Amino acid sequence: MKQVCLLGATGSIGSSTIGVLKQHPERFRLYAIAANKNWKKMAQIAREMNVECLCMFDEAAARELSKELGKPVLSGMDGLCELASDPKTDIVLNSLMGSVGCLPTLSAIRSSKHIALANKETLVMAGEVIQDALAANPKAYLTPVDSEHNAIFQCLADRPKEEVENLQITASGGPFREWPLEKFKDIRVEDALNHPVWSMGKKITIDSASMMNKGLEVIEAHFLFHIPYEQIQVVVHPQSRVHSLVQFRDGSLMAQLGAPDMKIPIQVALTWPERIPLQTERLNLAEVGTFTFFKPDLQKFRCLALAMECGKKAGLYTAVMNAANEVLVNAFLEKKIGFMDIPNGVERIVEKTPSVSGKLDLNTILEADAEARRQAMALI
Ligand SMILES: NC(=O)C1=CN([C@@H]2O[C@H](COP(=O)(O)OP(=O)(O)OC[C@H]3O[C@@H](n4cnc5c(N)ncnc54)[C@H](OP(=O)(O)O)[C@@H]3O)[C@@H](O)[C@H]2O)C=CC1
Ligand SMILES: CC(=O)[C@@H](O)[C@H](O)COP(=O)(O)O
Ligand SMILES: [Mn+2]
Repeated sequence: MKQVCLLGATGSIGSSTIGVLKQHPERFRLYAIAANKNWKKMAQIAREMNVECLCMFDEAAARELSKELGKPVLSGMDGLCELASDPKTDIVLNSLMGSVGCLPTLSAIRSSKHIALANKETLVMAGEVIQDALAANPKAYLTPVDSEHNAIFQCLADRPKEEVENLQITASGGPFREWPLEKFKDIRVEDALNHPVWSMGKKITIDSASMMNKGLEVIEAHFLFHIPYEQIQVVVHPQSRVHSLVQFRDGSLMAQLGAPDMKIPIQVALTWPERIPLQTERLNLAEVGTFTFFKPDLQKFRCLALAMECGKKAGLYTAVMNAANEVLVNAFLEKKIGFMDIPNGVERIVEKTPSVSGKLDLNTILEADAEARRQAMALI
């Protein structure tokens, strides 16, 4: 029986994960859960799944949950990291939203856990630090949950990277794929939250609309698979049934396809290299009929272009970009800024990225993240 710690239990990936765990009670037990403020949903999950350990990032919410359940509840970043390193946990599924996921990922790696990682911001912020921590803790094992990376992971199936010509990450193109750029200034929050295929949390849905999500995913792929940026491509595929592809040097192009349901990559990330039954929709190719593929429009989706540039520049660029984007997306969701203020603001802040030499350490990254947030707040 594997004991699972689910960080971000109240979110979209959190619910899908619980859906997977419920299908395999003989294999997995939900041992620990964490979220930010939603203590009522946490109480419901804790009772239904008989969860032992709990953490609320928000201290007031932790007190409420503790009162409700009559047991101790951890809080803050220390609490998240303590949960992620609990000796009784076998697998940490990190589906926290945003850069708050970074330190708990490190804590899980340093405690030699199996980490199923949905929180892409961890790698965008501190990809090198995570790579080094994995190298230094060979018993730690990371499997990607993000659908594209999980697809690539399945296609690679542990083949050496020398055999890979390129990675092809598919993108839905979001709700504005066919909108002319002139109309982008009129984009409302409701329009941007209307993803054509996936039902997800608000932050990633806005990132999909700006195509920053695809930019974050290019950086995520670079750090996960140790593949240079020059060998990572983005291809727009509005049907989102081909979840990504690997071009091998012998001419074979391997793809992973499936219904757009995160339960599939979540289960693969939990059970790899085993494949066990999963009750979920099956992809019917004759029903889909036509698959289409296009090049992304980098003039229209400047966030994607910016992210690819930041990835290539390396250093603190991706951490600064990620922090600025998080603040600006939140401000857009709160209707304090317009949609185009996201790429405009990110670009301005990224231009001021301090240069660094040598290996990045975590403190330098955390300082750059905090400074980028201050600069982004000043733009709102
Ligand atoms: N949704 C999807 O289909 C996919 C998501 N991902 C990635 O997975 C991650 C989660 O996405 P998603 O599930 O959509 O997001 P949601 O917004 O639906 O859920 C986010 C979760 O994180 C918690 N959380 C947010 N801030 C904090 C904090 N400061 N401290 C502790 N917990 C916090 C929330 O708690 P609370 O409810 O209390 O606020 C909630 O449990 C993101 O990194 C996203 O990019 C990747 C691929 C697909
Ligand atoms: C489900 C998933 O992995 C998301 O990251 C999804 O890919 C977002 O869709 P976009 O392709 O529109 O960014
Ligand atoms: Mn994805």
